[in-house]
Amino acid sequence: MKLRGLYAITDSQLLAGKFLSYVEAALEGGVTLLQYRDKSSDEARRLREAEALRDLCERYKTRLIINDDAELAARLNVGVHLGQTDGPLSPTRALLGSKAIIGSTCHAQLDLAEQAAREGATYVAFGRFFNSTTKPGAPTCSLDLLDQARKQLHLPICAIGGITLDNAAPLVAHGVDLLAVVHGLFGAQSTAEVTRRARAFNELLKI
Ligand SMILES: Cc1ncc(COP(=O)(O)OP(=O)(O)O)c(N)n1
Ligand SMILES: Cc1nc(C(=O)O)sc1CCOP(=O)(O)O
Ligand SMILES: [Mg+2]
Repeated sequence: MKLRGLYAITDSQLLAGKFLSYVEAALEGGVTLLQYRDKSSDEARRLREAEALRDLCERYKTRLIINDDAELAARLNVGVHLGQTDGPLSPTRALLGSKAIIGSTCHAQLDLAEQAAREGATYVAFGRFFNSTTKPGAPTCSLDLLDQARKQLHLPICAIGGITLDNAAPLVAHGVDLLAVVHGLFGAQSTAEVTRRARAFNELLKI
C-alpha cells in the first residue's frame, strides 16, 4: 500500500478542551493517517471519541488508526497500531482483514521490522529520533538506521519522536514516508496554526 504524508497522533492531555476542533484543523491541512492515542482505561470515553474521529475522518477521506486496541479497531472497522507488547500481528491481521492498515513499532531494530513485514504489517515505525515531550523515555533511533531500512524493506516507513517542522527534512531525505507527530502539530496556539503546520509537513514530503 502506498502511504505517504503526515501521520497525526492525538494526545488526550494536550488536546483537552479542544480535541475535535484541533483534529479537524489538522485534517483541513491534510492528514494521511490519524491515530487515536489515549492511554486511559476509560472505555466509554475511548469508544465515544474514536467514533467521533471515525466520522470526521470519513468526511475528510483520512484513514483512522487506533493505538494499542485491536478490538476497538475491529468494532469501528478501522486500522490499528501495535507496539511490541500490544499483541501479536498475525492474529490481528486475521481479525481486521487484508485491507486494514496495521502499523508496528520497531524502535531502532531492523529485525523487528523484517518480522513485522512477514507477519502482515502495512507500515513499520522507527523512533524516537528527537527529544519527545510526549514520550521522553522512548528508545532512540538514528538516521543511519533509516538508510538500511530503506534498502531492506518494501513497506512504508514511518518516523516518530520529537518531530517538528524544523527537524523533519533530514528524515524525509533518508527515506521516510510517514511523519508521525503529536506535539509538533498539536502543540499550537490556534486551529489556524495547526492547519498551517499540517500543510507545511505535507510540503516537506513532496519530493
Ligand atoms: C506511528 C507510531 N509509532 C510508534 C508508536 C509507539 O507505539 P508503542 O511502542 O506501542 O507505544 P504507545 O504509543 O502505545 O505508548 C505509536 N503509537 N505510533
Ligand atoms: C508515541 C510515541 N512513540 C514513540 C516511539 O519512539 O516509539 S515517540 C512517541 C511520542 C510522539 O510524540 P511527539 O511527536 O510529541 O514526540
Ligand atoms: Mg502501544
